[in-house]
Amino acid sequence: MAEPLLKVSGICKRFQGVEALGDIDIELAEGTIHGVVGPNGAGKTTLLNVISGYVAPNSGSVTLGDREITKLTPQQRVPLGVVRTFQNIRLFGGLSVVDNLLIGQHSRAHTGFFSLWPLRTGSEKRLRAEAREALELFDLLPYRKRRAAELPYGLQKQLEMARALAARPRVLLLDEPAAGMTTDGRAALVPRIRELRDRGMSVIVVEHDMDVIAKVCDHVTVLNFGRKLIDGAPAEVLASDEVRTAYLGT
Ligand SMILES: Nc1ncnc2c1ncn2[C@@H]1O[C@H](COP(=O)(O)OP(=O)(O)OP(=O)(O)O)[C@@H](O)[C@H]1O
Repeated sequence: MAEPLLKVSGICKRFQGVEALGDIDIELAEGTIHGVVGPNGAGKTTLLNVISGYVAPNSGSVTLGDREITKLTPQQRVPLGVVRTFQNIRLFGGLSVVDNLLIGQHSRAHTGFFSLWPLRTGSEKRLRAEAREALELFDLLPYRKRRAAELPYGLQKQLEMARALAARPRVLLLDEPAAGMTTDGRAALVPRIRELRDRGMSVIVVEHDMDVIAKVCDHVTVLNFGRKLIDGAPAEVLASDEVRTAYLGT
């Protein structure tokens, strides 16, 4: 089997005596979508925080390709291709939709934000073209000049994903992309996440909506009380007795 693109090995994280993660191993194969599910407090967001660098683990390692990134800051991980969205949207509300995207690209390109204007060079034009492509994928082109804060919640979530996409990640981490979305928004999410994979991205998605998980994921890991309960193909994992017990207590 090919080496995984991202490898999480033996991660432990405690918060004041609470074991949020205990000895977690996860392997993300290149070009796949890996779901992480589990009841509230299972450790899912902490895992994304460890992979993206917002939380330092007590032990264990995170490796991207052949490079260990465990001790890098989030800002150092973005140019390497590890990009995330947040459970609570983090946009620049006062800036336009398109400017939010250009900031996402800047975080990758390590250029000054305002150096993107005016469009002088080929690379600046390319960034604009990539931003447009991300807006198109998320149906945001008609809103490109609107202030991000004026968009309804569902579109703000789409903008967060478009911004992450514009940073051209190798590994995209999505924290509850369906939360707070309408039924239509959730339905639209499924082909969009697949499209990200089809464009060569590898995705880890934390999500409570099992329908979304079953439809998009190639592989699913279930966490419970900070431990890995089971992992495997979505159909078998979601139908397993362990998962029923963890969720329903039956
Ligand atoms: N910064 C923190 N300080 C203290 N405890 C924390 C902190 N972050 C997480 N925890 C605790 O770690 C455990 C795992 O939390 P985490 O948010 O990772 O779970 P989760 O699976 O993402 O939950 P949810 O589905 O509700 O978002 C919980 O007991 C939580 O209270």
